[in-house]
Parts: sequence; C-alpha cells; structure tokens
Amino acid sequence: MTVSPSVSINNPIYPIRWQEDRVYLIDQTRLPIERAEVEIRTSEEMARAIETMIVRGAPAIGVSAAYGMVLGAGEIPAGTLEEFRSKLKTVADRLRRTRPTAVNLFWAIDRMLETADRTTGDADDIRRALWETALQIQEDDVRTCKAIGEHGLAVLPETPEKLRILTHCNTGALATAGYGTALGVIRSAWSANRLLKVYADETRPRLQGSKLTAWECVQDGIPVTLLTDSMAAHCMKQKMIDAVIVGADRIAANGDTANKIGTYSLAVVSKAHNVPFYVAAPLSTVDFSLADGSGIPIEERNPSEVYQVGSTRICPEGVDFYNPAFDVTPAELIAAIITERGAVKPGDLKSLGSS
Ligand SMILES: CSC[C@@H](O)[C@@H](O)C(=O)COP(=O)(O)O
Repeated sequence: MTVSPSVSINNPIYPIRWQEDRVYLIDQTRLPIERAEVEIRTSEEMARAIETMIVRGAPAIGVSAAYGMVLGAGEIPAGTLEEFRSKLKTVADRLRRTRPTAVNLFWAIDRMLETADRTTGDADDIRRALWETALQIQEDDVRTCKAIGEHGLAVLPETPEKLRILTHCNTGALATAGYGTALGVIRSAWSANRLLKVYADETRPRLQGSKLTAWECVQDGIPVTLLTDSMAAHCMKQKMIDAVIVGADRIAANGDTANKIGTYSLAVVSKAHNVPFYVAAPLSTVDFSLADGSGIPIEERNPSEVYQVGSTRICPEGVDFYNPAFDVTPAELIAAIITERGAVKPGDLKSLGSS
C-alpha cells in the first residue's frame, strides 16, 4: 500500500512516501540535477538520511523521524512488552541525535513515544498505533501548511502592483510534507493572483535556495529570480522587494526565531529599508519551553560545506572555518509570525496556544 498525504493540493511534490514497510525520500542532495528517491529500510538509515540532509527542512525532518520510529519499532525482536518499550526509547534517542535545531524533530518523536505509552495491547498493537500516528503527522502537516498559506495572504502588504517577495533557504513542499510554510504563503499568493515574482536567496553554503526553492518555483510556473545572499540590501534600496517571508526551525516563546544562517542579516536589512519581514511556521515549530532565542541550540556542520564547492576546494590551505547552520532573528525585527491558527505579532504567540 502506498501512503501519501490524502489532502489534495496543486503541487504534486511529496518528499516522504510510505510504501510496504519502507519509506521513500526524494533525495534532496541530488536536486535539481536529478529527481530520485532513496529507499529507507531501517531507523538507522532514516537517522543517516536526516544527518546527511537527504531529507531536510524542519517539518519534513519531523515527519521523517516519526516514520523512523515506525521502522525502529518493526526492528525490535520478540520479547517482553517492557523490553519493547525500552528499545523504542533507544530508537528515539538515536533519531534525536541527528540534528539539534529544528524542534519539529523532537516534537514528532515525543508524539510517537506518547502514542506508544498510551497504547494498550501487545507490541503489534503499538506498532500499528505508531504507524497511524506517523501518517497523521504527515497528513496534518499538509493541512497545516495550507492554513498558513491562507493566513499569510491576509497579512501580506496591500500594494498597487502585484507583490515581489524575497525568501531564504527552502521552505516549500520539499521542506514539509508537501506544500510549504513560507513558500506555501508564496504559493497561495500566486494562486490568488497577488504575486508578481519571487526572489530566492541562493543560501550558502548548501544552496537550498538555488537548488531547491528555484526548482520548486519552476515546477509551479512561479517566476523566480535567483540572488546571491549578499544582494538583498541592494535590491531593497532599488525598491525591488515588497516583503520578505522565511520559515523557521525553532521559535522561542517571545518570538525570537532560529532559521537558516543568513536569515538574521536579511531581517536587519529589511528593517533598515522598511520592508516587512514575516516568519511562516506551524505551531509545532514553537518551543514554549524557551523564554527567548538564547537557549536555541545552533547546529554546526562540517566545514567542508564552506571550503568546498562539490569536491573542489575553493580556498587556500591554512584557513580556519566556522559553519553555523542557523542564526536567531530577534523578535523585534519580525512583523508577524504566520501560523495555522492565524498571524500574530511575535509577542502574542502564546495567545494561539500550543500545537
Ligand atoms: C519549512 S522549513 C523552515 C526551515 O526548516 C528552513 O528555512 C531551514 O532553515 C531548513 O534548514 P535545513 O538545514 O535545510 O534543514
């Protein structure tokens, strides 16, 4: 049986697909050169797929981790129920160690463990309940993103001409279960005939903007112009940008937002040019346990992502490197946070309740 989200959307890109006890992931490291799927058979393979960014983007990582738990539950040999529950926690611990910043990963794993805890019966009953929860998380994400898209439309600035929106990293179907957060708002604006074009930051060092966002826009027929990350200030000064919309990997209770490295500079530049800066994310991305952004763990990735393009070294020997994958944008730079329950000022996030 093939299981893809049953919610109908225009865009047919589903990065995660369950079929006959396997997960199939669109290999995001091979786009845009090739659209290919990787077969994931074990929880360890899923953990490595998340680490190596075959699958990436906060909501997509959450859905993948949930299916990783399903695969892990299937690997546990016959034994007592206590042994089963304890081994499931070991699977959860391995998946938790894959990437530290996107809170959706931890949110999804916790939901899976809660499912296991409250399910009565034998190990097979728990396996079945885990599979149903993973599927639910996947389907809910598509619905959630569509709702974010609708709420986003309501807060976008009213302009005499159609909008020109700048975005960073990839927040589209590939980064979620199949529609997108910030790119979902952009997609909704396009469907509503309110969008003129997208400016996509290329997003060094891994180039999610040029490899993935530009690719998704092309699939949808949305006009897209690729920029290097340092061009935003110039473009804003030239009055080429009406709004900036980005996604999030973890939002603290006060609205401070961790997102792909470069997002903070974009927010500063937006403020300087009076361009509204929006964050679009599901409530599962909000970490109400953190009062502000100072406690958000920032992933540091392999320096080769900075000093190599492909397999070619692009700087001399004897240089040091720093490769933080995310930065934290202070809440005061954010005009609104757009969620599935509405768009609010960062300080009003709590009024929406938790996911
Ligand atoms: C809807 S995805 C929002 C964020 O996860 C996205 O902007 C981002 O920073 C992704 O980072 P990545 O390192 O590619 O997983």
